[in-house]
Amino acid sequence: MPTLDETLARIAPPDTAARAAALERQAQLTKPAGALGVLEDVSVQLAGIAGTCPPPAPERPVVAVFAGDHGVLAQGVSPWPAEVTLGMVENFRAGGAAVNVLARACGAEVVVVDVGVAAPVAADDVVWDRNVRRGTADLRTEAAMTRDEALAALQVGIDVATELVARGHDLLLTGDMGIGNTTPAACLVAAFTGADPAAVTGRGTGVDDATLALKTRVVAEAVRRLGAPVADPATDPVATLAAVGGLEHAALAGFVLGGAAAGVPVLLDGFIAGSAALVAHALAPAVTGYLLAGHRSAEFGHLAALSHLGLRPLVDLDLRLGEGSGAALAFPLVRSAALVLSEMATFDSAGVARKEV
Ligand SMILES: O=C(O)c1ccc[n+]([C@@H]2O[C@H](COP(=O)([O-])O)[C@@H](O)[C@H]2O)c1
Ligand SMILES: Cc1cc2nc[nH]c2cc1C
Repeated sequence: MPTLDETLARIAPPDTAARAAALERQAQLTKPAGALGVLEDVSVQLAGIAGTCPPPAPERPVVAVFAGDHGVLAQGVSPWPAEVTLGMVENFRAGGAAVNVLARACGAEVVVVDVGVAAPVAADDVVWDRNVRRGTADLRTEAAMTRDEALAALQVGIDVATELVARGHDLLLTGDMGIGNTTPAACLVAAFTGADPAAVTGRGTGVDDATLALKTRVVAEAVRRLGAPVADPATDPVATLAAVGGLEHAALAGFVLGGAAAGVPVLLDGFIAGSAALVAHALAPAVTGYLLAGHRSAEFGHLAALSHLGLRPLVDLDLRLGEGSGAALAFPLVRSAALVLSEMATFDSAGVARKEV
């Protein structure tokens, strides 16, 4: 498996000639220029990633759901108990969670990766045991994890992406499960975008006003603590990740990097995925060429992450679930974008008259 350094070195911007060819082809297709809107942009991006026009339409999508627990839950930042993380892992295994339904609907496989669940998890073909640590420490009072643990979790994500691409998957969808994980996600978004913690801390699974105020204070304190050891998150992204992130955030960052290094598009889910992508972007700015934002989460702060990354969400349905649900819903749009380039007739092939000039 490639190391982090090898992975970072392999991430090159997508192919400009294939992008240009896709733009040129879009102009020949039987529709007014730009009439397929964002779908056209996605098709151009897929051509650049594939290095060929038209790009192959993705046929074998897979959602990797990274699961972890969070010491900061002790602060009362979520109304749900940590056991729900393990309970949902079992639900994913049994095929009964929302992401299982949405993945079946779009023909995607689901794998679940225990990178940081607090309780032991049985491993099988669906649930992979890559546990680095049984939950993070409380990021309000100390670093969430050590640098070595953050690096190990990043490597888990790289390994999972590499393995799934080796198995023939041609589109990687991000998923996450971790009670409390919107708190580290808000910390990462605040740290990497410079946004005010109050502007990026949201209600997660649905906290009340008092809990939101507490959660915002926790995020603000954790981000303030970053000041001394890591003045600029962009100069040492791994230190920032270790201080205020989560194990699934770290693995997701590695997953994104691993997909990009393998030349495969990565379809991001919501707020947790966006926060992890900020870490990946700080490590390898060219990674954004491989990223598609599946949806805009209702979680406050997701847009700050997406605008920092220059990504436009494909779907906006007020979802705030995580698991990969928004990415799975967006998959048919991504596939359709590729098919448009390969299957639509051109004005010449269909004999349709062009616009008069
Ligand atoms: O990814 C999102 O956009 C998202 C927004 C809100 C909640 N979640 C999910 O809800 C859980 C975290 O919420 P919380 O309130 O416990 O921090 C975790 O399992 C996430 O997958 C996910
Ligand atoms: C039930 C439940 C399911 C979830 N899926 C993702 N995050 C979740 C949080 C809860 C609480």
